[in-house]
This record gives sequence, C-alpha cells and structure tokens, in this order.
Amino acid sequence: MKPLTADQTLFRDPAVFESAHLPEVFNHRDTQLEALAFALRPAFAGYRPQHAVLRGVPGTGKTTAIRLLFAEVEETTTQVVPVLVSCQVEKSLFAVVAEIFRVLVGHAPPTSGVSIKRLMSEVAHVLMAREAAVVVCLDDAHWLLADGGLDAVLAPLLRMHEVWPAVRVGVVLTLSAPEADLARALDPGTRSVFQAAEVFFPPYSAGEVRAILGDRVRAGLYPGVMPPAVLDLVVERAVATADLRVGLDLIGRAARAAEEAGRRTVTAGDVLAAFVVSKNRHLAVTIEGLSASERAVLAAALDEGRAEDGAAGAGQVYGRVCEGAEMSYTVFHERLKKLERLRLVDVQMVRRGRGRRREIGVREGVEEVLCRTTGRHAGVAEDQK
Ligand SMILES: Nc1ncnc2c1ncn2[C@@H]1O[C@H](COP(=O)(O)OP(=O)(O)OP(=O)(O)O)[C@@H](O)[C@H]1O
Repeated sequence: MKPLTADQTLFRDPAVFESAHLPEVFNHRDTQLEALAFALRPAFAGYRPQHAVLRGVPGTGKTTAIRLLFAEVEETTTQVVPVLVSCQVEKSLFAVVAEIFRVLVGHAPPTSGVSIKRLMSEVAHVLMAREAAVVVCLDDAHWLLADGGLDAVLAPLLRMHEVWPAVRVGVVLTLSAPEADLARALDPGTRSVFQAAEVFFPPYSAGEVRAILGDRVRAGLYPGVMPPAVLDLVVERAVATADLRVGLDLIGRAARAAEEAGRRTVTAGDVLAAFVVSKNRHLAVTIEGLSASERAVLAAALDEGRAEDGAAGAGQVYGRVCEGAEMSYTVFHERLKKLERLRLVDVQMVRRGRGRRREIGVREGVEEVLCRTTGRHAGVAEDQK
C-alpha cells in the first residue's frame, strides 16, 4: 500500500473526535431523553417546568442528552429558553444569572456596578415581558458541592417566583459523582422546594461502547482506516477504564499518529501508544478545573506521600502547604474534601501505633497529569491563592 502524501488525510471529519462534538447518532438513551422531555413539558403549556437531577458516572451521556434536548427546544419555541451552565467554569450565583441574562438578551451584563439583586430583577422582567420559561442546566453540579456553593446558586433561582410570581424557572442538575449527596449539600428549605425527577444514566455495556465507537469511526475516519481488530482494542481499553471519552480520544489520537507517520491504517501500536495519554484524559480535565489552592493541596499530598513512601498524614500535608503560603486549617480541610469528592485522593483513618491518623493517598495517574499540565515537579506551590 502506498504511503499517504502530505495533503492526504485519514479523517473524513476530525471534529467528530473533539470533546465538544455533538453526535448525530445518540443511541441507548431513549428512556432518559423521554424522562427529560416529560419534565420540561409543563413549560410549553405555560406552567413551571419540573426540576430534574441527572446522575451517572462520567461519560454516560448526561451533558449530551441535555445539549440535544436544548437544541430541539431552541428550534421549536422561543417560549422556553434553555441555558446550559458548566459549573466547572461558572461557580457563583452571579456567574450563573449572568449567563441566563446573556442567553436572553444576547450580550453579557456589565461585570461591575451591577448587584445580583438587580441582575435577577432584569432577568425576571425579560422573562415576564416575553412570557417565557427558563430551564437552567447546572452541568457537573458536583463542582459546587463544597462550602454550600450549590445551595447558594440553587436557592435564589428556585425562589424567583416568590418575588416575581409570573416567572417560571426549571433547574436541571447533572452529577457525575455517584456519592454526591444532595440532601446534605442543600439547606432543608431548599430541599423542600427542589422536588426533582431523578434520571439515571447507567454505564454503557461493552456492546454499547463498541456500537457508539463504531458509529464515531464511520463518521470521522475514511473506510478501512481502523481495522475491526484495532477497534476491538480501543473498545477493550474504553471498557477497562469505564470511560467512553477515553475510547473517543484514543481513536482520534491514534489516527493522528498513523497519519503523521504517513500510514493509511491505524495499528494496535498506535492505539497502545495513544493510550498512555488518553487513559488520563478525564483526570487532566478535572485537574485543569482546580483552583490554585486546591492544586497546592494536591501537590503537597503528592510530595508528602513521596517523602513518606506511600500515603501521607493530613497534618504533615497541611504543614507542607503552609510552607508555600498561609492557609487556615478550615480552608485546607475544605480543599481536601473537594479533592476527595473529585476522586483525585482517598482519605482514610489509619491505625498507627497506639493512635490513629488521617491519611491522604493520591490516586493513580494524578502525579503524571499534574506534572504534565503544570510542566514542573509537583509540590512547588508558588501559584497559591
Ligand atoms: N449514546 C451516545 N452516543 C454517542 N456518543 C455518546 C453517547 N453517550 C456519550 N457519548 C459521547 O461521550 C462523550 C461523553 O459524553 P457526555 O459529556 O454527555 O457525558 P457526561 O455523562 O455528561 O460526562 P461528565 O459527567 O463527565 O460530564 C461525549 O463526547 C459524547 O458525545
């Protein structure tokens, strides 16, 4: 077989392997899409939409389901305004309401000199003037679970109709941390008004993963570029890591490597080499979303673990963090809880001699990703805030 020339490509459509790509074929999620559509239905008849909570481990299609449904709503009516907010990026009530304002009005509100009260009032008046309902999806809401962050965003949104009775707001939360406990994260008052439909997104079976990745290969690569045995290897890796995104990333990355090498087909070697990076893809996204102080706690736990040859004592980690920049123990504890919730570290009480101590173990892959994303040896806390 002749090698590829410089102007030839293996990709029918490279965008198909990008993380923001909205797939044309979205199988295996009919039940969840129906439950969501059912929750939104009252909004189309002039009532308040039902709230919903979408649960499922990462990569089970929650965001995609919402994006597809919202796109359909946008095409169908202007009476229901969908707003998708990533809680990894927008973490405050102001940021969420500013995004609602932006979608409604077409431009962002001023970032200074406007109080949250005024911004909410403006949003309410636009909604009332248009007789429209708004459905806000707080995507990856587990990012707000620490420090009462979710309650601070949710409670005012849920109470808008108490101030402006004609305002209709529906909230959809997506949560990919299975242990996320809404009952504990929300005040009793918020809990009592947040009556939400629970929609569960189970992990895909190996057969479903194969079908989804096969569809993506057909959409993104030219025929014959990825032989069935090589796709099997991709599927095996995606199933082993329980993350469909690893499979999608792996296909794109391996095909790019084959193309760069001037080959017309992807080999098992391309897949295995790409897997070294792809397997930690989700970790990389999670670590990129951390604040400087969260990162500092993670780096200190790694350094201390290395020094102690394993899991590190929480007190020692705290001491190491403070060597870089002052941090109160309360703030340290909150940062640690968040890292645990994001499954970057494990924290457990361990018996030592006659006493017990809290130990922090950093999960596999974190060190590699942290060093790659910061381009430095973990543990240098010069960027603490
Ligand atoms: N049924 C499906 N068919 C085709 N592609 C899918 C399907 N489910 C998920 N995907 C793809 O898998 C990737 C992850 O999906 P998505 O972002 O919707 O997952 P998620 O459950 O929201 O994950 P997270 O909790 O990490 O945000 C996306 O690229 C999406 O296109």
